[in-house]
This record gives sequence, structure tokens and C-alpha cells, in this order.
Amino acid sequence: MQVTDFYVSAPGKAILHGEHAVVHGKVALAVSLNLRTYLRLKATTSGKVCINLPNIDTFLSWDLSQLKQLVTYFHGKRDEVQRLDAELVRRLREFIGVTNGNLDTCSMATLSFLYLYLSLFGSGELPSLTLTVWSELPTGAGLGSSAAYSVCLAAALLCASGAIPPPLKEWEHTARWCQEELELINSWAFQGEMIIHGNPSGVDNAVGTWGGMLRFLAGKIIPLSRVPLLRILLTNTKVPRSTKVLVAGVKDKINKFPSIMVPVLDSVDAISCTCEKVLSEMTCEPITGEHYNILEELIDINQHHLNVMGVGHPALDRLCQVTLAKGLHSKLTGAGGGGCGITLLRPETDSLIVQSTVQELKDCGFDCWETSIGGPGAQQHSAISVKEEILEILNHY
Ligand SMILES: Nc1ncnc2c1ncn2[C@@H]1O[C@H](COP(=O)(O)OP(=O)(O)O)[C@@H](O)[C@H]1O
Ligand SMILES: C[C@@](O)(CCOP(=O)(O)O)CC(=O)O
Ligand SMILES: [Mg+2]
Repeated sequence: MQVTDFYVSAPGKAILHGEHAVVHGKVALAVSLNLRTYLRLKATTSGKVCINLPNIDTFLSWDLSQLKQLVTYFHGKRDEVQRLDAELVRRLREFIGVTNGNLDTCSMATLSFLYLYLSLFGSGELPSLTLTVWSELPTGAGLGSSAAYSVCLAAALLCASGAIPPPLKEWEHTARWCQEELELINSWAFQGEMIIHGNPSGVDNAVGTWGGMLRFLAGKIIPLSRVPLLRILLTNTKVPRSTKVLVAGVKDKINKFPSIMVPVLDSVDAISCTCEKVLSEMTCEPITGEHYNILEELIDINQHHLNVMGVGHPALDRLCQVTLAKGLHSKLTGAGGGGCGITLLRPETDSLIVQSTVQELKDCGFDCWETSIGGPGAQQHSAISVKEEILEILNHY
């Protein structure tokens, strides 16, 4: 074991445009949030592997001898990320007692942890460790909690296995990995996402790894360094949904009505590209009301397209109606079907309007807050740089 006790974190994300279409090879624009998932990894001598996931009320431990039996056949290499190892997934499902195809919250999180742990350590000695994860993100609400979880797991386990070094120097509070190491973290996080989502595009784990705003197309990640400061309101309708189920539903619809659905995906692609162009214009010429008018229209059109794809929800319609009555434009973000939506605030939007909108949305039973975007990607922390209330939770176990 290369490191004995350390902390990592990764941000959640909001997709501005391109959710679902990105799974089918179209452009998405996504941005990191200031809400993060934190992980503490501690080497132990208990002869056990323990995971504590208080957000989802999951606390499990296994003897190393049990886990060793799962890797007798395994010859993978940790610095070569292959496709998901179907045989390992099958054994793990059997091991944790999942018989049907559908995984619940706890099984998905457990399966992705065990998959990464055994893939990264399976060819050598299995280490005894305790891993605790706590997130500021709502789970299963469209803000990429699954990706932030997978990025934290990948970063921590790759460090623990010695595949990448811990970047933090003694005198630093936070530190990030170099580009090549981030690529390795991202590719292992994608494996975790594959277990949770079934068929992820990779945009969420890319934002969780690199942070900032980025353009994502068929696995190609382009960071957008010149973007205007956007004010965004985030609303969580609190309607539970599963990304895996929603992504599968869109795929079925495309298969059933290809000539109807493919143009919708192409239109979403054009929306992402137009949005990117407008955002870039806003950084090199004076920002005008017309820039915002276009951004608002793109939000409205995309929200209609997402409804056509079948990933809307009455609670999301409500969000759009309430904000539109205040002159503000909203769309769902992430997989939809409930979960979260984003509302664009114009620079001149009066704070009283924002306050009354937030209040009305809260009166609908939603959570609503103005968020800052563009937080850093995956990073290692010294204990002192982790917020006190989060440190307390991580160190409690
Ligand atoms: N803090 C966490 N602790 C444990 N598991 C988590 C955590 N956050 C997310 N997950 C895993 O990710 C799943 C949610 O993923 P998903 O349906 O893609 O929604 P999201 O939009 O939040 O990414 C959960 O069911 C759980 O398995
Ligand atoms: C719907 C999708 O575009 C985003 C899903 O995001 P989330 O899991 O709902 O945060 C799926 C994907 O890109 O893999
Ligand atoms: Mg997800």
C-alpha cells in the first residue's frame, strides 16, 4: 500500500446542453459545480475491507479471504484500462447477491467499488483498508453524483495501488494530478460509471476529473477556458429517478422511431454548438441583451426536445412555468425524469426577482439555490483543507 491515510474530492456537474444526445455521439456542454464528493481512504491491519457510504446508508465490510476468492482467475493490469471485465462483473453480482439486472442504490455503489478495488489490486496482494465517502451532492438528482463518486474511488485506489503518486506536498493544502494521471483517473472512473449507468457517455466523469467547463463529443474532451461568468439557479425537484433507466428509455425510443428521434438528437447537437459559439462571443465582445436572449431561447428549445425524448416530468414543467412567469428560462439538467433543473439568471436580473422565484420554488416543495460554477476537478486534500463538518463525518468511521 503506497499511501496510508488520505483525502480526495471531485465536483458534481451541470449539463448546459446535450444530455442524452451525448450518449448517441452528439456534443454536450457541461460545467463543474461547487458541490463536491469527498473520500477518505485509510490503510488498516484488520484484514478487512470496509466501506462507509453514509449518504446512502450503506456500511459494509468483507474479509480479505472472501475477496481473494474472487480474483483467482484475474490477470488484469491496472495501467491498461480495458473494457468492463464481464466475468468479474458477473462474479461480483453473484457475490453481493444481485440476481436480476436492476441494481439498487446500494448495490450499484458497492459493485463499482469492488470492481475498481479488485481490478486495481487483483494481480497482487489485496490491501486491508477503510474507505468513507460523503457528498454535498444530492444522490440520483442529475448533478453527476455517480461520476463524482467514481472519480473519487478511481483517484484514491489508483494512488493506494501506486499506479499514480499522491500529488500533495507536505506544505500544500490541495493538489492535483498531471494530465496523464488525470487521464488514467478518468478512464477508471468511466468503468465505475459503466457499472452504475449501463451506457454512460463519459461526460460526467470528465467534468468530475478536470473540472471547469468543457465540450464533450464522442469521448473527446475540450476544456473551454474562455467562458463568461454565468449566474445559474439550481432547483432540485426531489423527484427520484435513475439515470440508467432513463438512458435505456431514450435508446428504446430511438430504436423504435429512428426517423423521428435522430433529427431531435441532431437539433440538440446544433443547440450545444450554437450555445458554445454565443458563450465564446460573450468573452471577446461586449455582452449584450441579445446574447442572453439567444441563450434563453436555446434553453426553451432544448427543454422541449428533452420532453420529446420522454425524460420530462410534471415537476420539471412546474419549474419551467414558475420561472417563466418571472421572465426566467429553465431546463432539466442531467438525465431528467425528475431530479434537477437549471435556470439562467441575466446579469441585470433583480435580486428581489431571484429571491421571490426561489421562494415560490421552495413553496412547490423543491430545493433551490444560486450556485457558482467552474470548481476544480479531482484533487487531493490535506485534512485541514476539508471543511470541518465534512471532516467530522469522514473521520467518524
Ligand atoms: N455519495 C455517494 N455514496 C455512495 N454512492 C453514491 C454516492 N453518490 C452517488 N452514488 C451512486 O450513484 C448512484 C446515482 O447515480 P445516478 O443515477 O447516475 O444519479 P446522479 O445524477 O446523481 O449521477 C447512486 O444510486 C449510488 O449508487
Ligand atoms: C443523461 C446523461 O447524458 C447524463 C446523466 O447525468 P446524471 O447521472 O443524471 O447526473 C447520460 C450520460 O451522458 O452518460
Ligand atoms: Mg450519474
